[in-house]
Amino acid sequence: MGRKAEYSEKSKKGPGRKARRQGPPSFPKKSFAPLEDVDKTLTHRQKQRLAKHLKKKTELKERRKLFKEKKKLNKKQQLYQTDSEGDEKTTLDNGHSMDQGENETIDAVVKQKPNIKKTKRYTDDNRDWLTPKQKKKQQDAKIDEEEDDKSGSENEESALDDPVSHENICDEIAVFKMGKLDDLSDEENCDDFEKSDEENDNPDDGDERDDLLPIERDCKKLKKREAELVKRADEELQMLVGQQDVFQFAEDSEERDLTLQDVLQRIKDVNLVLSDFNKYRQPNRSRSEYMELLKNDLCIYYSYNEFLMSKLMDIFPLSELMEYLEASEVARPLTIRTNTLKTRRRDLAAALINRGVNLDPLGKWTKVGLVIYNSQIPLGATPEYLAGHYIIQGASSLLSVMALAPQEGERILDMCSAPGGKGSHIAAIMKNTGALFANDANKDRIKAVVANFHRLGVVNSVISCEDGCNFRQIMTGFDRILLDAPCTGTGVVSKDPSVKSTKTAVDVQRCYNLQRKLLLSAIDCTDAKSSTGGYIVYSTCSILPEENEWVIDYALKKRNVKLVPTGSDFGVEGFTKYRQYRFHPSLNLTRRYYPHEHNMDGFFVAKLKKFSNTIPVSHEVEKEEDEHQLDEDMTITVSSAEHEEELRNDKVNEPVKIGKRAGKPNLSELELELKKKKLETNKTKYVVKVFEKPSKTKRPLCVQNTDENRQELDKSQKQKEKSQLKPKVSTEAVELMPLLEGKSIKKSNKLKNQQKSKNLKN
Ligand SMILES: C[S@@+](CC[C@H](N)C(=O)[O-])C[C@H]1O[C@@H](n2cnc3c(N)ncnc32)[C@H](O)[C@@H]1O
Repeated sequence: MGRKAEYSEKSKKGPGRKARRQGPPSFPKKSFAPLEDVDKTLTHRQKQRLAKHLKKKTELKERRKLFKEKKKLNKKQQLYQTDSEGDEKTTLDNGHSMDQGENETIDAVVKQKPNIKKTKRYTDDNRDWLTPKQKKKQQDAKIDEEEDDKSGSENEESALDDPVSHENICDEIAVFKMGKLDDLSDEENCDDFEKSDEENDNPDDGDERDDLLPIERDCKKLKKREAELVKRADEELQMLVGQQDVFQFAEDSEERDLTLQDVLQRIKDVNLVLSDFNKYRQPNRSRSEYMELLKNDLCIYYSYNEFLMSKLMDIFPLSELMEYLEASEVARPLTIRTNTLKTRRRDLAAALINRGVNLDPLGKWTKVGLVIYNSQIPLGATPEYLAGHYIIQGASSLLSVMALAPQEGERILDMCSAPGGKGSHIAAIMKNTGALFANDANKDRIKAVVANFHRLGVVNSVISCEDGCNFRQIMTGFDRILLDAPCTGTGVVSKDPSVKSTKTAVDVQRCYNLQRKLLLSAIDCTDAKSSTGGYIVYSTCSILPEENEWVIDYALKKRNVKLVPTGSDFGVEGFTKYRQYRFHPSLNLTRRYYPHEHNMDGFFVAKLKKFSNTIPVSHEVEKEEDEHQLDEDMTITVSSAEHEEELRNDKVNEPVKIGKRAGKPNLSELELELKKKKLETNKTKYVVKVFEKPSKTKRPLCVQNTDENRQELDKSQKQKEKSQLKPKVSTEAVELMPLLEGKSIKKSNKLKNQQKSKNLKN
């Protein structure tokens, strides 16, 4: 179609006007012309300086030449030494061979340079010449000293003039200034190590060494030196420890005048003893005595109560425990989360930097976190904060939402939502689509959820204030559920130091019960058939296994769920073994985060996948019992004083009972007595009962594993078994029993009421 253009014949165009070569510039005035052709009229002083400069230049050249020649000569001498002595070429006076040419150069050097001493060759008279370099150096130094004494200040001047000696001085200065770097190439200093290198090195290493670059060789040398130094330091430490007095238990009188410094020293000492117990122990003292002492000291020094400290000692090995305790004394870095519903992290960072905030991205694992190093303005009052561009949130808080991995358009429940940090993160990932149900049982705290959601622009949420344990009766069929459970907060002691001294076994037990109930409820609310989800994420800011692995292990037994990876590529695996207990092996898929390892609050995350909506049949009967049990456990955590008060009120005021409680009979004194007794027994029972054995273990739980305790518990167990075989209950108690036991109460109420009405009639 059409004509074809023929480009090949096109003639080449010549250079354009601008590309043509131009001639040299012509200067209209003489003053602009280059100075080359102009006769320089130098002043007398300038001429003198020029002459001096030229003279120096030539001198320097000559000296350099001389130095090079000398170097060459030295090299050849070294080569010559390694060669066989029988090689005869030109023999010098001292019997060593050398080329004629070289001889001449030596002579030339010697003639030209009177300062350089004529090198003595090896004879039997001067065999010290071959002594190790160190000795040689010392000898040289001696000779130098003597010569220095003789020549005094004259030599100093000549040394400065002499390029060789000048360079030597420069070298020495360099050695002084940069000890470490120069050590690398300072062969004399390396002698010892080189020797050991040679001894240790395989013969094959020779080839490898040849292949290495000088810097690599130096690096290798340095590493070996370091290893050697560490070894020596260890040996020295061992020696010192050996010489030092081994720690002895203090007398009572000494105990009273202890300062905090003494306590710290004792902690260190006891740690040392425990690190090699057989070596450093006092023969009459057992390990448990040392452990007890250490626990008490740690409690004093770090202000923990004994209960929590013994829990921590169960979780961490000693060296790690010290790191954990130290890290927990320091506040974690302040972190914020970008609200991607309103801005991007880059823009937020730029805006905050403009306001004088010093920040950085939190880590590679998050795209929304920023860590704040320092800020000239309060971060809770910046225009960006008020506009909802970010929320102040701990780094660990991001982990549970990331594990949940919410999807757009899903139906998600945040069961314990207040104050809404994680909930708003979920909404942001969902991009305000689908439906987010944010629930919390605490009326006051729920206000914070409302406020935060408003500020952050969350619009896909329904906020409710219900007990999470009953949520399955309100709504089910969620694609995903986050259960950030209420806990003792043992992972956030740096934020709330009161945790260290206030948390007790009762608190742990209360949390454990609630957590189990909430988790079962969360599982029941999840739809196993969800096309996108069917996941439950359980998290706490506690590091106690009772609130974490124990709870998950319980859920694995009670519902059709399995553990799946959380998706986090860091964090420590959850426990599958803890003291004498064994958990489901898949608990290694859960993740623990520690302040001393991850520089964030102590945290636990587990992700469960629900694979069936049915509740296991074998567990159906147990379920009711179980929940009844959990309810009972919950009640006994109320203090006995409160109960006594309650009982008294029951008796005196006899309040009108409504709802479930209506129709409950009034209690006689005997009944009260019995109830009290039951409460008492329950009080001791909970410890054993609640932390039920996760697997086939016979030891009682949550009781100090001492011999005394074991014996006592064995006894009580035997008694229990006996009493089960032959129940010894008084007749009154038999009568009253139905009153105090669950379902039969109704029947007994009827009987009682009938009796009452009879009495009234009479
Ligand atoms: C660890 S906080 C949750 C923090 C929240 N997920 C966040 O990131 O902002 C635990 C919450 O559980 C709530 N809670 C306690 N018992 C509850 C229950 N039975 N049902 C629902 N929420 C409960 C507490 O009020 C508390 O706000």
